[in-house]
Amino acid sequence: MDLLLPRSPGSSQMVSHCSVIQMDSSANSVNSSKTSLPPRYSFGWSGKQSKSLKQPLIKSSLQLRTVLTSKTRDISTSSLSNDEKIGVLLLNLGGPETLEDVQPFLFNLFADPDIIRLPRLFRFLQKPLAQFISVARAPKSKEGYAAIGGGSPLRKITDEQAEELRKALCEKDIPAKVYVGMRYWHPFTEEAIEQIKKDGITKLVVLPLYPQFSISTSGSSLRLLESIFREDEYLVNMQHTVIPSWYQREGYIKAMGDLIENELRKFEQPEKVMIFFSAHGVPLAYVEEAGDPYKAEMEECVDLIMEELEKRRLPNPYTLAYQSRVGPVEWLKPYTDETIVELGQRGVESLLAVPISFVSEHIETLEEIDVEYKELALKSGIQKWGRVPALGCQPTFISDLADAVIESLPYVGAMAVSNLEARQSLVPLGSVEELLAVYDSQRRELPAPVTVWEWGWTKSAETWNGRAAMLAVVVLVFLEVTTGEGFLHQWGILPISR
Ligand SMILES: C=CC1=C(C)c2cc3[nH]c(cc4nc(cc5[nH]c(cc1n2)c(C)c5CCC(=O)O)C(CCC(=O)O)=C4C)c(C)c3C=C
Ligand SMILES: [Fe+2]
Repeated sequence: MDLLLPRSPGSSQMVSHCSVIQMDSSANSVNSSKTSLPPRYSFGWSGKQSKSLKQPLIKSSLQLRTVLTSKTRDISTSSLSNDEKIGVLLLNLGGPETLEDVQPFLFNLFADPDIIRLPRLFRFLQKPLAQFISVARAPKSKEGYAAIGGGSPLRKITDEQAEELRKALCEKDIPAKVYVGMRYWHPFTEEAIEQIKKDGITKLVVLPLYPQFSISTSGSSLRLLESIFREDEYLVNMQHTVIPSWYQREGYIKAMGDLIENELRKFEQPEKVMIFFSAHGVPLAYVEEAGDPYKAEMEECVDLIMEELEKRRLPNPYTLAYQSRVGPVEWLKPYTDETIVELGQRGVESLLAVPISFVSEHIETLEEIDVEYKELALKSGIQKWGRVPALGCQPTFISDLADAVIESLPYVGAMAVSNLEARQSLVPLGSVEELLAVYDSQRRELPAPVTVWEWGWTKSAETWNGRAAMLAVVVLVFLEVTTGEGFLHQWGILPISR
């Protein structure tokens, strides 16, 4: 994809079922020159800065917000003409709709190199390994999905969010079509893109439905989108912009504050409740070696929510932990299960769990938190347990997403990085290609966890033994998959082909 420059402006009128918008080209102050990415953006990338460095930047962004919202509204409408059609593409993970979908869904997930990161030399083993892990994990995952009604609610909730977002945009005089593109299940991103092309969308805002950026979520979806864009003539010429993360937006923080306050009020003594933020984990190496900004963004997000609660005179104690780890490597700590046990031992009596990485109910809220962690908490001595619902279609949240889209419109097709407003915008912006370019330039290949060999029962020995074992498993699985014979077939793990 090339850098897409703004179209030459012209005064025009756009008619839709929502409203009629008058457009004044003179308001277009977008500077299209390409320099570097906005500081907010590269700042978020490093994932290694201290909190004290980050706070002032966020605060200044928040202060700027009112000015920006009114100004960007003028700019957004000014760059549209009557043949412009705005689309918003919501990116999400996707989930199996039936129990039969579970294994193929898991295959898609584990076949993603942003989820299972093999050294370059072993990339050809990605699919056999994904087949092996998905088959091995499917029974456990199926149990979870069976417990929440036989499938993931993600598609239904995301469709509802898309419809509410469309309505909110409409009410704010921005007629737009809103599409859902899932990474690992239907409707796949490719399906959404086909529809976008059929509908003749000319300006696209890409909005991952993850508040915080991670290589494994928004990063993976954007990488896929980039490859789709690169190969398609229509898409190469379609102007677009990306909102890579939006956890710092005032509306989102307020919406989270509302949900938490509501649940706190249900306790007999709300002031004594420990607020327990439970974020989805990622392997530690993503953050420490590959520069995933996820942990830094998560910590800032929690700080902002707590500031909001303090403003409401709810200065409760709080903690942040990471859940849902998969596989043998170390993930972000502290782990949710261990923290719950520790809090019980420390005499905490009331706990309010807040899922924080995701804006819909899903298997990890409905099963892992509501069933497994609740049971663990009660066993560990915690007497009162509550859980904040996921945002879903909460009106303040949806309205804020609509504002994020509107604020991003002036930058569709124009990075505007030298523009002061864009630099300090609450919504860090860029095109898919540019965002990934920065991401890749700062991301190093994951190094081997241990580089120097040590003799004895050491970490390096464990690592290399583990790798040798993994390689052996991969080779065996590869032979099984290609020949259709072997121990996995004999044990019934892989179906025998007839
Ligand atoms: C193995 C690596 C995984 C990483 C890294 C990871 C990151 C990550 N995931 C979410 C959000 C969700 N993940 C969901 C399901 C899910 N995720 C993994 C693995 C990794 N996730 C697996 C194996 C599964 C399947 C379920 C299971 O077997 O446990 C879902 C649920 C979708 C649903 O159907 O309801 C969500 C949501 C985030 C936010 C994240 C990193 C920040
Ligand atoms: Fe996950």
